[in-house]
Amino acid sequence: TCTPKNRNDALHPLWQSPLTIPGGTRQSPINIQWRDSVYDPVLKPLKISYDPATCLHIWNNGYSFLVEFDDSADRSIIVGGPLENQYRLKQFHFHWGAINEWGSEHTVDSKFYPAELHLVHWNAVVYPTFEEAVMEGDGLAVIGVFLKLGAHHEGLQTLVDALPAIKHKDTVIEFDVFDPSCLLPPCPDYWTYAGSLTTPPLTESVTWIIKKQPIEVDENQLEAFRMLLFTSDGEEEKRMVDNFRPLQPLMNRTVRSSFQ
Ligand SMILES: COc1cccc(CN2CCc3cc(OS(N)(=O)=O)c(OC)cc3C2)c1
Ligand SMILES: [Zn+2]
Repeated sequence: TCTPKNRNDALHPLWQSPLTIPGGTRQSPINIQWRDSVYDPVLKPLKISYDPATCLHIWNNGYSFLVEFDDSADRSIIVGGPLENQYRLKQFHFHWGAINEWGSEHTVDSKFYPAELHLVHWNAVVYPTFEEAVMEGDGLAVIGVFLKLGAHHEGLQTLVDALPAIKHKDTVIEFDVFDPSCLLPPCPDYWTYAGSLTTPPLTESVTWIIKKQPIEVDENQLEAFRMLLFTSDGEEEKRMVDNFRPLQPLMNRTVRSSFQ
């Protein structure tokens, strides 16, 4: 078997694209070493205001399932925290594992969670389109929320009930009212650092805001994620699991915390 001369040339099994960005200095995900994070008293509370009516549809893009929002106006936005501008919600999606031992993209003190929610926002104050914001250092802001095994999550169940209808890659269904705020933990504490998308185009355009407190979901809800397929209808079935990118080097970055 032809193995790459070094891991840098390895192709990611999921995307057949390079696993690393040549010259990347702020790649994601990373391990968050709690004791190395630096409390920054200048960090403001993150202000989140989502309009549930901006929800459009839920679809299986062959890598995760995404809930997309109407981002043609400032109706679902976040502001404050580490952000200079307000950012518009574009979509949210999850990453998860085949078993509960792993699945999150970020880790805290090298601990994996079974899944991780990403709410992707873009800087519509500075950039005309999401596509352009994806290419700029201050273009995106992604809120990361860890999922841990525990109690049934009422808000998540609405999403789980829709998954059988988008089992295959490139299937989509209408999803006209959903408030993603119900997926956020009550605790305001977060870590923040400068990073990248964890899926192609892997651009170094993301201000990451990782919530300290996980939300609890139950085993049936995690299993529902695992019955999705990477593959289209008619192809040999491949279960959609382990859709997370490997940890990336911290390099010359500091993770800041909003809490002491
Ligand atoms: C210029 O490249 C693009 C322009 C417009 C849309 C896209 C696709 N979009 C990019 C951001 C993104 C980011 C995603 O995950 S993540 N972990 O936030 O990097 C993702 O996970 C399923 C999907 C997408 C899809 C790429
Ligand atoms: Zn993601």
